[in-house]
Amino acid sequence: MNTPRDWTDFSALDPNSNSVIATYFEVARALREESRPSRGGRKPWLTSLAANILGNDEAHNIAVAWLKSAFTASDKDLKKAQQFSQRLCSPRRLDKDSVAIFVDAWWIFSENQGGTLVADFLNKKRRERGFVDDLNFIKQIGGQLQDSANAEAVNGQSPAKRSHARDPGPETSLPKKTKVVNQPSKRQKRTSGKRKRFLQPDNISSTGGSVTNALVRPSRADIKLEGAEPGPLPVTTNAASEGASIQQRPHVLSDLRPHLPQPFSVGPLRQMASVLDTHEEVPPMPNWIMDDIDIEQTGDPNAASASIPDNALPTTGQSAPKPCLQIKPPLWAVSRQEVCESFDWFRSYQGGVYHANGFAKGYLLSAFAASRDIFHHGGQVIISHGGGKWESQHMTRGQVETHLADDQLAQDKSVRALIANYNNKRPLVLLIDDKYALFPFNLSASGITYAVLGFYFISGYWAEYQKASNERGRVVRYKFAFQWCSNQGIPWWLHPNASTTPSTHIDQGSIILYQHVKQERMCPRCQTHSPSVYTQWMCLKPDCSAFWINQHGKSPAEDCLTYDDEFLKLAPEPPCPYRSVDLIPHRPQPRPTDGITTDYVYTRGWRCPSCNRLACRSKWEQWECPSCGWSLPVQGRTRKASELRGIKMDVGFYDHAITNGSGIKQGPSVSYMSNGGQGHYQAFELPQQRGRIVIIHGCLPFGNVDADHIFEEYQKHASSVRGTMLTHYFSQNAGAPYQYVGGADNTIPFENAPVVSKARDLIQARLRQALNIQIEFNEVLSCAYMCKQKMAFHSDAEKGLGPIVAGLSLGAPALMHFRPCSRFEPDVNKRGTILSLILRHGDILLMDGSEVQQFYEHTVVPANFRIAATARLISPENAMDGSAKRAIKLEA
Ligand SMILES: O=C(O)CCC(=O)C(=O)O
Repeated sequence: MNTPRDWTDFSALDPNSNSVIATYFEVARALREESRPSRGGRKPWLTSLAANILGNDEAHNIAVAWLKSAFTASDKDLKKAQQFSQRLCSPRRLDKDSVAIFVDAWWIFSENQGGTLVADFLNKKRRERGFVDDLNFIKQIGGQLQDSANAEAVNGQSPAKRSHARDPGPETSLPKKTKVVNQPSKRQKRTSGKRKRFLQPDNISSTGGSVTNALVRPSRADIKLEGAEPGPLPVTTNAASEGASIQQRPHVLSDLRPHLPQPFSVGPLRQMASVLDTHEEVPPMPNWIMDDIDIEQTGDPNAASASIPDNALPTTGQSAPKPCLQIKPPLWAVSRQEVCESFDWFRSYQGGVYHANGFAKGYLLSAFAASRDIFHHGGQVIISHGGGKWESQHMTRGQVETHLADDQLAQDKSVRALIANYNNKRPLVLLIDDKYALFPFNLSASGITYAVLGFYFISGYWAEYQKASNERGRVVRYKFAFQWCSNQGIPWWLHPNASTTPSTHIDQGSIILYQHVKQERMCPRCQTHSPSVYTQWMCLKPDCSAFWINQHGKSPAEDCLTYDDEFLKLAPEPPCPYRSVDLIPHRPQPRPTDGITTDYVYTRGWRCPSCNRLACRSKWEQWECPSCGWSLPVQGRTRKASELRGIKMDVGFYDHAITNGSGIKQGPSVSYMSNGGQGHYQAFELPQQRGRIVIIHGCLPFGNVDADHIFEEYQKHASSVRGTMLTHYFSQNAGAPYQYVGGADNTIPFENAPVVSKARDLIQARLRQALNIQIEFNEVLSCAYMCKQKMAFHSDAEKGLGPIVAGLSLGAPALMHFRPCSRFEPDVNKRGTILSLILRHGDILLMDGSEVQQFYEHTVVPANFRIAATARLISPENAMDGSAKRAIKLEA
């Protein structure tokens, strides 16, 4: 086989070879050539890549990435290829995305190489996976390369229909906004050196008879830049060399747009996906799909709507099972905690609407779809109720209470925020969970619980009555119509890679006409306007006496309302200030120059760059994806107590404040001796002999040396001693199981945590020295608070806890407040703080007496990075009783 000097020249390869891998060897050799010093300096990674490809069966995926970059000539693809190459050269294993690239590249490759090689390869793969029948890929691939008239023979469809899907044909048949590239773009003109060569027509030539086409795919960036009229691509002008039969056609946007599904015609990419379906390793969407969404202005909303049944209905009961997603959404998660800790657009642990500063930022579509909620135009128009006030059950003092559904009001926080978005034309982010019945794919089958759809603006809102099981039999619900912000390109779930299931085709021609102003009518009774949402107009203002009354003077029957077609058309869009990239969580610098990785941002989760999962930062030492194991080490320095302990507390007292009328008796400041020096303590007696709170200050001048060491050691060993993360808050339990942290499963023995033992020893020594209390604690909960984290009010009233709880404070100072428990003072306004203390580095806080926990609760608010080790004596029955739960809340 000849070695092509220019590895974009695939025509020089042996077209009869039945081993496609050989092609990659050629690519690899060319890559090696590229890495020669004479070509602009030795690139070691390229050299080792070449070596890898030659010696590693899997490595040809990388070559494919290069192939892709050659054909798209886009900087982005080039960068991807480099990234993947670098990854391969590192000891990490090849990730799944490379497989997806492989698929994608095959598609491109097939368009250039004709059918034989691709068909052989695909069928070989099929046979390896147990298929007995070979598919006629050649025909399909050939079909793609034919013009639309010839294509009819391939799948029996009318040329007109096919051409709509694959090749828009002459200019007149293109949707208005479609742009056509026929000139080298500014970007192309600017490109020099190796990249430039990819674009040169001379590189595409044909010497072998089986080469049926040679196309250079313009980059997506070029498509965006260029607005030229259709015409022959310059690259094709010289392509028909040496007698090869090369067909030329203008490149139009739809070529780069994902293939639209056709009932009986499946492009090679889809074929490939279905072939791979049979294999466990379903290729995920390449990572750059998110980037594609950013840059790809299809200008053709038809493309977006074609793959999903219009106005998909909930799949309940007998309905057909939903197809599985073949891709990973650009942002997805398994738990709500992951979403809230990683995704700034939705940080609501409970409600369905996340709002901040009076505006909704995120909206979760979940179960409880109200009547007439819809997912229309493939999800580009979604109508949903405003959330909140459904029938719910609450636990109040041990009793389950059912709260009946109630009317939503325009003043309700969530509704008000959504209306503010509408009035200010401010987009928000829609998310779905696996209980949202209207999404046409089965999320849970892919292990996905939450997925981010993207930015939407609110194109309308109104109120209506909804059936409910309350005494009136109905409630007022605010409904919101959300419309996809089209600057994001095609919604990801409409990408043809998303599903292997061809689905209903919707009328593509009409969508452009959908841009229209929503009709409204004035209510003769209240003189305000309501949109014409349904075929029968009604006043949709709940304050009006004519609310929800039709022209017959009646409330419409629940099931006989039909949306007005006009209303469902896409509304004119306000400008969207966000791009898809704004959805991606910011990742803090893993190696900050000052070495400080204890700031709040380091508590946030991340989006795994490999599989797009939103994941918590559950490990001290790194962000790690629980799905694919991808990790990003956090390389900070150990912080010294000296840099934190001096932080001033902005409060009006030096060490403590007792609220007037609390009944607390303050004891004198008493000194005590320890090996390192002298310390002092102060006790606060609670009223009615409910116990005492004592603060034992660290010893000066040298007594805090122990605490200094422990603080540093905690940080050094955090990765090895940490247990399972509870929230975005590093905590770990040692010794006896503590139900609050999940019992035995999340507890490690003291032997495995020497630093925790040291903390326990120091606490015990101080109790002995200062208060003459001899105690051997059998449990220590260690918590690391990053900057801005705090522990909300709670009490340590778990069954089996001994009466003495003592905690060592390390690092930054913290404020600790005590207040009466709700049980004794249900009115939260009367439950003010009775005692506040400043806990400083080396201090030990003792809560002495079980009633301290029964009658009071406490909160801790550190001023910056702080570690606390709280020691308890837990009886064995507590270890056995898995039901006990402490009502503790960790907050940031
Ligand atoms: O951070 C602290 O010092 C207190 C921790 C605490 O309240 C607890 O573990 O229950």
